[in-house]
Amino acid sequence: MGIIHLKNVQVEYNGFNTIHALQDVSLSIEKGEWITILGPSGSGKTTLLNVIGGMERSSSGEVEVVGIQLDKLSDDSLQDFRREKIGYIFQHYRLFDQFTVLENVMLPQWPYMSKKENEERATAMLSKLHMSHRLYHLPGELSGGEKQRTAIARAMVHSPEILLCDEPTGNLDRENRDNVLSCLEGLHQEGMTILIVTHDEEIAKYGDRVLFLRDGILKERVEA
Ligand SMILES: Nc1ncnc2c1ncn2[C@@H]1O[C@H](COP(=O)(O)OP(=O)(O)OP(=O)(O)O)[C@@H](O)[C@H]1O
Repeated sequence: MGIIHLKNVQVEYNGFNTIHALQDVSLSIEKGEWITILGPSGSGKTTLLNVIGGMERSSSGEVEVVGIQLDKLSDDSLQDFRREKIGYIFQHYRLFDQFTVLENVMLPQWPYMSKKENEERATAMLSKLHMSHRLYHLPGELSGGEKQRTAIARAMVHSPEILLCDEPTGNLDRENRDNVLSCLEGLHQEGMTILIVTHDEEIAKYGDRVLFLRDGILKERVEA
């Protein structure tokens, strides 16, 4: 059984019309794999990441991540799962503008780690991502690539089991994009399991396996 295992997962949003954001999605990902899921806007990419990361519950089907059946967890346990096991990076970085790079990376672990350990880990992770020269800068003073590397450091500082990336290079020019992808490659070589969702076909060149999402349906290839 893989580190991520989905069986017949459905997500429906019931509003004026029922939207089937994920339809009968089954997926197995091994520990240490880098999977890229390509899909156009509205195809269900964020929904899929949110279900795997415990940010959202499926309407039906089985979701098992790092051996934990997420459908069976209480809200509190789901929150603990998310905090301990998952690293998540967003397209728009979501950094706090009033805090330095180092503080941004330390913030999520503030209540759960001693200040000393938190600072040591954050500094080490930022150094690994070639951000040592920017520890005391504010996000407004960074390039897009540096912002995303800060966000990666924040997602990795608690040593998650899986790194989930939602359009991680969406706002970046080629140079910054290659730079962020090579940071992800470094983490992958160390054994990190990485799942990227994107509409950017260039990213499919990286990683071990590409899957395609269309209208909430996951496929191994797309018909021409
Ligand atoms: N909370 C919600 N309530 C109702 N509908 C939703 C909700 N979240 C997402 N949807 C709908 O579900 C579908 C899938 O959305 P999702 O955000 O997963 O797509 P996406 O592929 O990530 O899109 P994008 O690339 O534009 O971010 C869309 O039709 C969207 O409008």
